[in-house]
Amino acid sequence: MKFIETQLKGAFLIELEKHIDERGFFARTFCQDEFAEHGLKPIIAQSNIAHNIRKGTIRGMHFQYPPAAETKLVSCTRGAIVDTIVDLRPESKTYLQHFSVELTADNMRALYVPERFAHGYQTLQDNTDTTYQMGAMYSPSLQAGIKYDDPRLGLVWPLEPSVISDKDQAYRRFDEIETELIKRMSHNAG
Ligand SMILES: Cc1cn([C@H]2C[C@H](O)[C@@H](COP(=O)(O)OP(=O)(O)O[C@H]3O[C@@H](C)C(=O)[C@@H](O)[C@H]3O)O2)c(=O)[nH]c1=O
Repeated sequence: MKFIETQLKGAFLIELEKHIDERGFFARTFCQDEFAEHGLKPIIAQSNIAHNIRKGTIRGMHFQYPPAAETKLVSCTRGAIVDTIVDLRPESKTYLQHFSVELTADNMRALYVPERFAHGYQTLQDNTDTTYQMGAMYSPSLQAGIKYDDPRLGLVWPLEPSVISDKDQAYRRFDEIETELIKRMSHNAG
């Protein structure tokens, strides 16, 4: 695996190192030791798949508050997405900055999302599947989100949004939750 750190400290783009032969290739997609060596949390508590019927679908921007703050290792196994993360660590030099990358079934790249980041994506094709491994358990009572088009985040979505869940549409503006978020996301919270 090739670990490429993004401009958001601790968030990594992971590329495959392919062992190619006449059958095709073999590549590792997760390794406890390599993750730990690069400072990534080497734990998979849950692994999930999401199927998206329509191009333009947006899911996000989601996170869990401590003590259920979760890492995510996101990849796209069918179709293509633009994956986006936002740094919500109040003590971070890049607080509120975002990073976006295209993950596709063809490029097989994965994005490692640290704890205390918001995460979301938009599908670029019909019938797109994402799979992601979480470093902590799903915790509905600590799950929260920010509206995908909140001006404070300044996210640019490549396509006109086509499908968004009622839950994601209903998330409050960042300005309304920032005080609470800073308190609950501070390094020693939880
Ligand atoms: C995320 C999740 C959902 N669910 C259930 C709750 C609900 O009935 C149904 C759909 O849930 P949601 O609408 O929250 O699914 P979705 O909008 O796909 O949520 C996901 O979005 C992306 C962007 C992420 O970053 C993920 O961590 C996760 O928050 O699945 C679980 O049982 N376990 C889980 O881990």
